[in-house]
Amino acid sequence: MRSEFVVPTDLDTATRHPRAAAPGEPVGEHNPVCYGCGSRAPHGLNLRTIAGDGLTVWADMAVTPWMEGGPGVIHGGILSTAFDEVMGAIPKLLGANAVTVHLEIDYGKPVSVGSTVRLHAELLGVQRRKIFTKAVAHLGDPNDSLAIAHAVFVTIKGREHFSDYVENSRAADEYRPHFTP
Ligand SMILES: CCCCCCCCCC(=O)SCCNC(=O)CCNC(=O)[C@H](O)C(C)(C)COP(=O)(O)OP(=O)(O)OC[C@H]1O[C@@H](n2cnc3c(N)ncnc32)[C@H](O)[C@@H]1OP(=O)(O)O
Repeated sequence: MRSEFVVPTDLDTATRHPRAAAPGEPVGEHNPVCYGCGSRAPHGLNLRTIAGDGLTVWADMAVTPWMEGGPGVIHGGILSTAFDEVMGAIPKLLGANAVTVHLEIDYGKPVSVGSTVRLHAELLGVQRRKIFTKAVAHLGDPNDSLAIAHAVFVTIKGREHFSDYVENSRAADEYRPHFTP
């Protein structure tokens, strides 16, 4: 499948954080009301991302009728959200808080409503605060991809980054004590 994303040739390697989820364990939601991974997001994707070997993660997503874009196939924006979420678990394996600054998707084949898509993401490398990731969506054979994604995440200080917004969260009551100086 074709992708024109240019991966820098001078990326550094990184190591798994000692307290990161072990292979086979869920990486865990970063926010209980997150649209992508939150267990308390009734209209969300409720993705459960699992740590893989090395610096990889994966998640399965059942493509349900409400995800439809073209007749009988998934909306590209939903797939893009799922990619963002799954690749967003990679910084957690590094023990970092990070947000997406760049997300690029190459769609190779339509994805049928009723199918279950596996999203598999890996670390490509790091460069200062930037974390480069790649992910593939497939139906069981990673070499037969439906879509490929690349994303760049940048590490942040969580409290500083979200302090102006946390009162807008549906979970503001739970966050407030952690944001009070
Ligand atoms: C607590 C964990 C929470 C996890 C949430 C995960 C949720 C799922 C993922 C998401 O959807 S996150 C939501 C969407 N993303 C955002 O809202 C991020 C909005 N962007 C920002 O707030 C700022 O750009 C950010 C704080 C991330 C960075 O601004 P800074 O002023 O701190 O850093 P700077 O602009 O100097 O950029 C740092 C590096 O990133 C690079 N960079 C910035 N934007 C880029 C871009 N668009 N593409 C590639 N590189 C980029 C920038 O060139 C630089 O590289 P170098 O080290 O090489 O100089």
